[in-house]
Amino acid sequence: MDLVNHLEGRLLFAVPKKGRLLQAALNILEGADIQFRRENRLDIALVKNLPIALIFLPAADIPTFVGEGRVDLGITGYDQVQEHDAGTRALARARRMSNEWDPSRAAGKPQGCETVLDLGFGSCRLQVQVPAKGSYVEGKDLIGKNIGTSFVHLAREYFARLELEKEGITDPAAAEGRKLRTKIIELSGSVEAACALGVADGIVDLVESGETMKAAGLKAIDTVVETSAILIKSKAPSNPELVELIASRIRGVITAQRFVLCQYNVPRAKLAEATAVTPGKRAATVTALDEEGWVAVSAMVETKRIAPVMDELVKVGAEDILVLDIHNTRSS
Ligand SMILES: Nc1ncnc2c1ncn2[C@@H]1O[C@H](COP(=O)(O)OP(=O)(O)OP(=O)(O)O)[C@@H](O)[C@H]1O
Ligand SMILES: O=P(O)(O)OC[C@H]1O[C@H](OP(=O)(O)OP(=O)(O)O)[C@H](O)[C@@H]1O
Repeated sequence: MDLVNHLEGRLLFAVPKKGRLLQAALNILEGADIQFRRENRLDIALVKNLPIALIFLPAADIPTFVGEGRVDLGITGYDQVQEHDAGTRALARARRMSNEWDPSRAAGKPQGCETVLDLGFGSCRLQVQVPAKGSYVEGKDLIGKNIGTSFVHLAREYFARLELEKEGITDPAAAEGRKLRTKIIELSGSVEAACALGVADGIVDLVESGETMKAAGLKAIDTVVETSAILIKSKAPSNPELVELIASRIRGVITAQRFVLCQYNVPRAKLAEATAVTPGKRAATVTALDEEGWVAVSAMVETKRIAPVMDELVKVGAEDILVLDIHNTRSS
């Protein structure tokens, strides 16, 4: 089937085609009941139960497709959106410098993407890293040096800011035309090897566990961006109601993943103490028990806090404590 000719009337939703965000993104789609079958090697999949087509793209390209309004929704890293936006600013600056016409200012579809919600996975930091045994201790020590990175626009903005600070330049007009002294070297992967191989004095790269950086003999000296996966939408989506429906479903999946349902019985005399431990999202649900003087409580608790919460409940005198996974949820 020629899928490209079946996109008419469908909301286009970009999903990372590989890498760290792929599996978690697919889990979100499944939780939101977005049903599809992706044919081998095809980057487009039609959703069976909704007028949506999924477009599988590199995470780094998704902000471009969504920002230009070619695709309505996307899942990617906040770092990728920031890098794309920094690239757009650089292009606009270059055009201003050469007095060239800037198409993004032309009337028509509004450009750029908007963050709909944080998806709560893919958390890491874009950091400035240097040899652990070297003499660099802060970002400005790298001014004028060679920097290896895949995030060239963010790295340029970071060092441009440091250079302006160092030189005491505050006039925006003087800043605009200034040439960067620091040399930004674009690398597409294995950036951590650049220092050891003499290509760079420092790097700007993502750090999650810190294992890669440690193994490469590097240490972080500054953070450029804290990132996690986000849902983004175009500023002019083709079907805003469907965008809102999908966002609401995904919000429900995320909330369900973040919380568990905690149920327990507690003497009525201890109810206030117990609900102080489990106040719930809005309020705890309290129901009478057949047994005189006891009540049953159920409340949503953040998954990462559940162990200490259970410890506290036992201390308060709660009994029969149960913790249940939440499959899905919908709330405002
Ligand atoms: N440890 C990590 N390293 C890199 N990216 C991470 C990490 N953890 C989460 N991410 C997120 O995943 C996004 C995509 O990174 P990933 O390297 O998996 O993409 P990719 O499409 O396979 O790119 P590449 O081919 O350049 O490696 C990052 O921009 C970031 O938001
Ligand atoms: O802090 P950590 O948990 O060790 O993760 C960070 C590493 O993971 C990423 O590389 P990736 O494995 O995606 O390969 P790449 O270097 O080819 O981009 C990133 O660029 C770091 O090198």
